[in-house]
Amino acid sequence: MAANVMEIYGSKVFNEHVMKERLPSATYKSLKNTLHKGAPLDIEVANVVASVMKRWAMELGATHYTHWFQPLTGITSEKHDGFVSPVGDGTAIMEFSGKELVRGEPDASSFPSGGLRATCEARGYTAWDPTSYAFVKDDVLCIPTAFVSYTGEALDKKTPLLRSMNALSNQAIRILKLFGKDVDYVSTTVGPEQEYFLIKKEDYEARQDLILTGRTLFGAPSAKGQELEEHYFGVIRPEVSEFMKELDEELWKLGIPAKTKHNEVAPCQHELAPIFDTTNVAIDHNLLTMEMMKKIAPKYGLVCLQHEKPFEGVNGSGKHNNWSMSTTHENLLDPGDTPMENLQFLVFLAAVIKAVDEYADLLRTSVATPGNDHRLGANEAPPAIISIFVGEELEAVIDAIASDSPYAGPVKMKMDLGVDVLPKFSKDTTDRNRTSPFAFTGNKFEFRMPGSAENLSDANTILNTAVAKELKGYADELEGAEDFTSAVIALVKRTIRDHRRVIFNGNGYTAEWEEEAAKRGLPNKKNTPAALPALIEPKNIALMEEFGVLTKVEMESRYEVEMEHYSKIINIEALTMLEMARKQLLPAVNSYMSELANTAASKLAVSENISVRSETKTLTKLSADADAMSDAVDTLQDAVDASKALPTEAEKAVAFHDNVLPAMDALRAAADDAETICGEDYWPLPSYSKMLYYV
Ligand SMILES: NC(=O)CC[C@H](N)C(=O)O
Repeated sequence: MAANVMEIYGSKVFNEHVMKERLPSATYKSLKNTLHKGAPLDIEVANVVASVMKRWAMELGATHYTHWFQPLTGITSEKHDGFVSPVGDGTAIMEFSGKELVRGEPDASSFPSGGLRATCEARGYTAWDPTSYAFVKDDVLCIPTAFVSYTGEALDKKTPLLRSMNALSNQAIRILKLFGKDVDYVSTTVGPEQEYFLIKKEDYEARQDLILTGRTLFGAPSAKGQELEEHYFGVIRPEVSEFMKELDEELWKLGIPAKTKHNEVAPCQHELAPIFDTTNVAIDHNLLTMEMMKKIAPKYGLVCLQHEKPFEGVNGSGKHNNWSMSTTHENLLDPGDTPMENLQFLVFLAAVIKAVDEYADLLRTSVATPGNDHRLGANEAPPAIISIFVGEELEAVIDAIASDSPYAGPVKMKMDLGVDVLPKFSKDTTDRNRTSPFAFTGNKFEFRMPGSAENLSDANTILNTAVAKELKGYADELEGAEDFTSAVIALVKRTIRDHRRVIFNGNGYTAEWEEEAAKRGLPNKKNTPAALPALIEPKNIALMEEFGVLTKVEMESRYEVEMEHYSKIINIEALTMLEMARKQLLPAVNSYMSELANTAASKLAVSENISVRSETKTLTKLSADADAMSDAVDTLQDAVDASKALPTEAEKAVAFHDNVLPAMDALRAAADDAETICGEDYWPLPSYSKMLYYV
């Protein structure tokens, strides 16, 4: 029976409703000040909150608590501590203090830190992020926290994100003030669309590549791919539908506003999209969503694959980041209805355009992962070139502004840009452009580059900080302006003229665009090792330092961590391929060849006149594949060994990309060809058609 949604929604969350109901009113008031105005939390208040929170969590069955955080692995971490505390007479009480709520000291020395730990103290601590509500999961009270070193360096994904949100808020408040609006805080919001695959558990378990790397490293294409386009929005098959129902319910209990679900383009591919939320909360929720998907799928005989490219030849999975900025009652990327609202919108729009153009290289680093390299630029997701889609109408508006010419919009209104009549345009004519990395969709931007497995913190940290930088420049300029309106128009005009190159409404998948983008001077870093050096570009370090989001040392450490991560992933993939080729695939090919040879020999033993043409043909092809596989195994092993021996993380990553990946491709090509020839009973891996269509 379907759950009573209103009853279960948020039932496992220590949200404002629970706080209001259970906390003494003075405590609730000071906690609200912390939540909404960033005021520091008093330890007395924390003690009261902790005690109430513990009681509430115990009522839901919790016996432990954990500081739930996001180290540089990007995934979440938790270490469970019991509330239980023996009192010395053989009995125990359940304890949880304010100190334990606001601060934890995980022995976190084994997380990646990119050399930060060598220079700083070895241990870090976790600090409560009260703006993301605590929740109960698996009988554990989970407290969302940031993770920092004792000397203050960020060791996680959340700390810089929170800093960037404040940076943007501070500058956006200044701009709004100039428009006569007095606001306390401007939040950035995100609605992350999560794509994923569901395949049968038995198929997953039969493939070492899926188990160890999350993607298929071998596999000849299925006779049927996604060309009939019948999966997208198609009828959801029963076990997947049951999975989705349970997932929704579990997410709703955690206060996660899961809203839409549907089949995606590739066979076995699906998507879940929640309603947008404040960025840090939306990201916490997205990580929980990913965890729940993985946990719930096996109950239905399924496994959830969140890799960006589990199957070659069909679409991969993204995590589109629908981003905006808003006050408690106004979305700043909504064009509005009046000329003055239009003008305010244009200022924020201009800031985003300038930010994306000036920091495209940095933004590109946020989506640079070995998995996402398979997706970007593969004509199924945006290219590696960052450009902005604004839609025809908005483009006409900004072109009119930039060229001082009249704007003839759908309402056929003339405008005189010099004075007080401003362009009037509606927001609903924007169409969608799936090929664009950064698309305006009426009242928000959809950053389509992030991959399905990513933690969206990096992307949003960079986006927020870059936009904060441009808003700061604007505020500095406008605060001193004599005539505000004409100063704003001049500023918008200048921005559009200087950054027009980043706007592109056409098809981002074409070769022409790649050429055109090169002419425009837009960066096009096609793979992770090529993209990551932007993290240590002086202009990008300067940006992060200016807003106190990340220091030079923190940026350098992140660069090291990401480069090392890249090599580690490709290394695991290469070793997995070697093992599968040596232990599974070559023996399979040899068995089948032996069967064929025996058949031919037996036939010839009966009579030399019997044809063995078929056996001979097949044997010849298969033998060539086996030789190619065997040679490719040697080449791949050498490439791995040579890459590992290089002295720096950067050199290793480049070598893994330049030398190991092509060797992997060669091994796969030979093996996939053998798969198409080898007898089905001999091939040890479930085929693409079995995994994607026999469902
Ligand atoms: N329908 C879609 O939006 C497909 C998106 C595509 N799967 C991606 O990786 O981004």
